[in-house]
Amino acid sequence: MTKPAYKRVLLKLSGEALMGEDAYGINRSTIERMVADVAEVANLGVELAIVIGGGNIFRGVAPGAQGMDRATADYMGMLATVMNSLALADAMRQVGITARVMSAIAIEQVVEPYVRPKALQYLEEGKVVVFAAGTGNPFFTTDTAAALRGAEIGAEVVLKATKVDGVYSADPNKERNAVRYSTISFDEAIAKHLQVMDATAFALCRDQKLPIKVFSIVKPGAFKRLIMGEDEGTLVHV
Ligand SMILES: Nc1ncnc2c1ncn2[C@@H]1O[C@H](COP(=O)(O)OP(=O)(O)OP(=O)(O)O)[C@@H](O)[C@H]1O
Ligand SMILES: O=c1ccn([C@@H]2O[C@H](COP(=O)(O)O)[C@@H](O)[C@H]2O)c(=O)[nH]1
Repeated sequence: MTKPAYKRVLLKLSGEALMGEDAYGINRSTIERMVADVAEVANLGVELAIVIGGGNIFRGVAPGAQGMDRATADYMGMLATVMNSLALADAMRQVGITARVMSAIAIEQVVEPYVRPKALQYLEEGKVVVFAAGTGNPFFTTDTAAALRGAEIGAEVVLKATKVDGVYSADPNKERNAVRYSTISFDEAIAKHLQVMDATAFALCRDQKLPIKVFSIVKPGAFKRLIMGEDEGTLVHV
């Protein structure tokens, strides 16, 4: 049997994709399907760390957040990612995958704090580590948290699993004629202001020479194919 192309990866899961067809929140069959994809890869022996976004929950509270101080709203967004992380870890537990949630914000009664050596230990033990609460700082995103944690744990690649199947010349949900790149450099993605990931995340990965692959979490089997080195999504490179 062919071996996985990677030993340790950082998977950025879209919070918005967790809604499925719902208006907000966590759609049960969607999270179960995502976790089945994750379990398939974890069972290959790939060391897997995950950062999950918060758009599915934060979107639901957004009307109430109108006019709020930006930093306060951002802390609410980070707490939304803690809820998603707990739901994800529990869904993994239900299919026999051991996961540990580590939070960048101290809420010790709920999840353990992020401590880098402990995270590395869990990965070496074959546990899936879910990094919650983003970077712990307002004015950032979970894309940047994925780049940051990916660099910290020595991941070989950041895999951005989202609702589209790669990086396009424009937002494919708005521009019908957008063309998908199979590869693109960080500098070109930043210069062209491609919004699939924020520029801070792109710049951090570029500086750390940490490649990113953007792929569809909606497409069945795409995550495993990518891990096996098959052609999936868009590679963003130095
Ligand atoms: N050039 C582009 N190529 C591909 N997608 C793009 C581009 N520009 C904008 N997008 C949009 O970016 C979205 C993915 O990024 P976004 O940060 O919004 O979501 P996410 O990270 O999947 O969700 P969350 O923030 O909840 O984790 C895509 O669904 C797509 O509509
Ligand atoms: O490091 C971070 C990460 C996230 N936030 C806030 O949380 C929401 C949800 O994250 P998404 O990446 O958009 O899914 C984000 O909009 C920020 O408000 C943060 O402040 N710092």
